[in-house]
Amino acid sequence: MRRVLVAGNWKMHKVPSEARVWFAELKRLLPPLESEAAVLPAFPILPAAKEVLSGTQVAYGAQDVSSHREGAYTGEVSARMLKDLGCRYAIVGHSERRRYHGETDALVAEKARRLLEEGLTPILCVGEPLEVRERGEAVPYTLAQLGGSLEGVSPPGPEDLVIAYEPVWAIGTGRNATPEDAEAMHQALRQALAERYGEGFAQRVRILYGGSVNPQNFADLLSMPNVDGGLVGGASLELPSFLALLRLAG
Ligand SMILES: O=C[C@H](O)COP(=O)(O)O
Repeated sequence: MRRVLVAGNWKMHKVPSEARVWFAELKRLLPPLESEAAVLPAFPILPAAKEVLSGTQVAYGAQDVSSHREGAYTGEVSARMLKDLGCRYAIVGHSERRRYHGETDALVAEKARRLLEEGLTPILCVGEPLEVRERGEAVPYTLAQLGGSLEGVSPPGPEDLVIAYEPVWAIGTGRNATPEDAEAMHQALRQALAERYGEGFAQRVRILYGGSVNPQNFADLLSMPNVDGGLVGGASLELPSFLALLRLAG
């Protein structure tokens, strides 16, 4: 019912020439997939993604987008530019953007709206820092973040939005959430989505888990009924581990 998505967030790794070789190798080695694969490289790599991955089973997208549509906004990249480059997805609200660039829920919602206006699918990230989990407040904290980040966001259908639960303490640490903790959070997120968009929508929207996903832990995470794939950082950079994740996703 919900097609598993394995999305590789490359963050600020690889240069365009390295990425071009990687994409060509991926194309050569890609097994037939029932799940969906996507790569999310840095902006300067997107033209290479378009050139090599267009027409393949592998979607691609960006890690961020401007909240502005067009104009005198030095350094910004618009949703329309991403659309022109053939992107299907863009991440919004990654914890690294929230933390290092002061992005608020309101700004994240604005960015999600810009993407939807251009027919792109936001991969909207939420998740709690360690001290919040230790206080036992992970669920209300993350649900509040979800609510604020979806303010005024009206996806036409459930395929037009992806949520990623990424506990901050699990990102790049080698310490992933247990499948049970991830499942409990995903259930709570789906319930909140049902309240906002209706039960039918919530049952079809994909909720990814992110945070130290690797080929050793992915199958257990995926076995949870409400975990619909992974937003993968480190383990998406090397082709063998990305391919291993795709094989586990089926
Ligand atoms: O967007 C991806 C996440 O931040 C996870 O990164 P990681 O797999 O390196 O922990």
